[in-house]
Amino acid sequence: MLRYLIRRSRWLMLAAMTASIMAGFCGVLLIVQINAALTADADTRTSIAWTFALVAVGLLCSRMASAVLFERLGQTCLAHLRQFIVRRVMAADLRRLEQLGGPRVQSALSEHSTNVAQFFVSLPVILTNSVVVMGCLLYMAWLSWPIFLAAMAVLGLGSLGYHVAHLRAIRHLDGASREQDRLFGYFRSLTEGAKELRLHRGKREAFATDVLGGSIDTVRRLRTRGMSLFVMSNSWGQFLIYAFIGLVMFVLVTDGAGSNRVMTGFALVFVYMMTPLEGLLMNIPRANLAKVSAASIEDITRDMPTAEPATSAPVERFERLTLRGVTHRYYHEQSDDVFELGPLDLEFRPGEITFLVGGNGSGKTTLAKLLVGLYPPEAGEIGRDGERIEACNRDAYRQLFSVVFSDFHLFERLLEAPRAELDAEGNRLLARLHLQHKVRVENGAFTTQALSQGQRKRLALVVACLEDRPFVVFDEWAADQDPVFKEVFYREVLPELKRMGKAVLVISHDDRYFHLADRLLRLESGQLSSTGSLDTADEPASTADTSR
Ligand SMILES: Nc1ncnc2c1ncn2[C@@H]1O[C@H](COP(=O)(O)OP(=O)(O)OP(=O)(O)O)[C@@H](O)[C@H]1O
Repeated sequence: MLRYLIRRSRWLMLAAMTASIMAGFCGVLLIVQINAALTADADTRTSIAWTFALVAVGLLCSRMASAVLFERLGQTCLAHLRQFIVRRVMAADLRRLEQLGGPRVQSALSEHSTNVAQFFVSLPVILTNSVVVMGCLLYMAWLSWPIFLAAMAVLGLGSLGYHVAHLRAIRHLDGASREQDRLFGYFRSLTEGAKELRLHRGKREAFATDVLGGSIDTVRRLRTRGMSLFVMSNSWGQFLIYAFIGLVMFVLVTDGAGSNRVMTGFALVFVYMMTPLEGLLMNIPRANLAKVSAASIEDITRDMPTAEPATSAPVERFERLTLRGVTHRYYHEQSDDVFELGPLDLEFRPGEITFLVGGNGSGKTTLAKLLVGLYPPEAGEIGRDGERIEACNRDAYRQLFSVVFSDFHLFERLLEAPRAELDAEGNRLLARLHLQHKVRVENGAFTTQALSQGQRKRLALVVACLEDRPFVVFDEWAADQDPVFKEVFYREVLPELKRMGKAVLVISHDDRYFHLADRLLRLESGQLSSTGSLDTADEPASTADTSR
């Protein structure tokens, strides 16, 4: 993931890295100049002053350039990353998305993406400081070889301790990241379940303390453990630096020729090196957190296609839709059982109203999702006028349908582009549904969505009518309509859609209106128990399409 992002912004990255390395290089040069000035005579000090000034300006410019470029890189990467996730999620199989759940996707788009972008803010600090530390070590090597070797030994010891702590810390951070995905789901319950929580004190307290509180606490505990391990290894690193200073000052530097220059050199280098070293040790954990978040994003998007499959032009009409031996299965891990729908053999034609009835959980919505191409069939095939529907033409096939699901979503805009006729047509439909005093269509959008559930469902019906597709599916649309509107829906809207030549599939429990259907399909535990025109409604499923 990080590699992908780096590849996408390679030039910006290169420029930012060059500026960081320049800043580090100037930093080391500055310390060399200071040490030289301390031990130089008056003449050479003047020429050193010019070099010093030049290097100081270089340091200022390169530091500024590096910080600005990396900030830009961070924001660019955050935008790329969000677009990358959004595109994959949009192209993903609906079933895969349902299995993942909204909270994980939300977590990837918010916290994980921000953590990854943070990596690019930490990177210049890591790079600049690495160059400063490396430069300082080289300067030490130039001052005294044995001391340089001792520094390398200390560095090795520090890295070993850091590596051990790092492995354990990453385990904790991984756990925290998984728990955080769950936490996002609980955050959603906090607003979506607001009514239930206010009405039931016991539930509210259990949710606040055990569920939400427990999850917040787990994230806190695991993050604290992970980050503490990093901080402890930082302290270990700092301790080694002081131990090294002591070793150099009191043991390794002996009295002798040039020892003064070596001593001041080392003192300066150490003082100068402390801040970059601390910066390095502080920013490496942030980079690790970014790695954990990048792995989470990769995990979520792994099985998702990079883009929607290249697809043919949208299908606009049909004469015959067929389902042959179509099946779909849900596996429920907790109860280790499987719900199987089908095999189904069905046929749909324009201008026909089909009612789909059956008990709760009998598979009606699943059948609708299969029919409209939201789930690819696990076995069997769906065909349109003899053409088999496969991955390459499934999106084009889906454009045949307008669906109002029972858990419908209303977007802010009605359709992709506002147009004058759309507003007029929308307002005409709103008036027919007695909503003209509540809401209007202006510039291709509803003026408000703050309506009752039944009224919002009428808005969804308006959207479906405006889409003007040849096949319309209603999943328990009338369930939350008053008796007057049930009448309007079953006796006016459906016949009008039929007159317009549209195929209509109505999932319904309203047995008062079953006689208005051209055909009644009855589902029981995933199997069609009867199908046919109303007078043949009780024929066995095997006679399904011969009833035409
Ligand atoms: N997203 C899902 N993940 C796993 N199993 C599911 C999922 N959706 C539905 N199921 C299973 O499939 C069965 C059929 O569900 P479906 O929503 O198709 O029923 P339905 O007939 O539309 O029910 P209702 O009348 O209550 O809306 C359910 O009993 C459930 O076990």
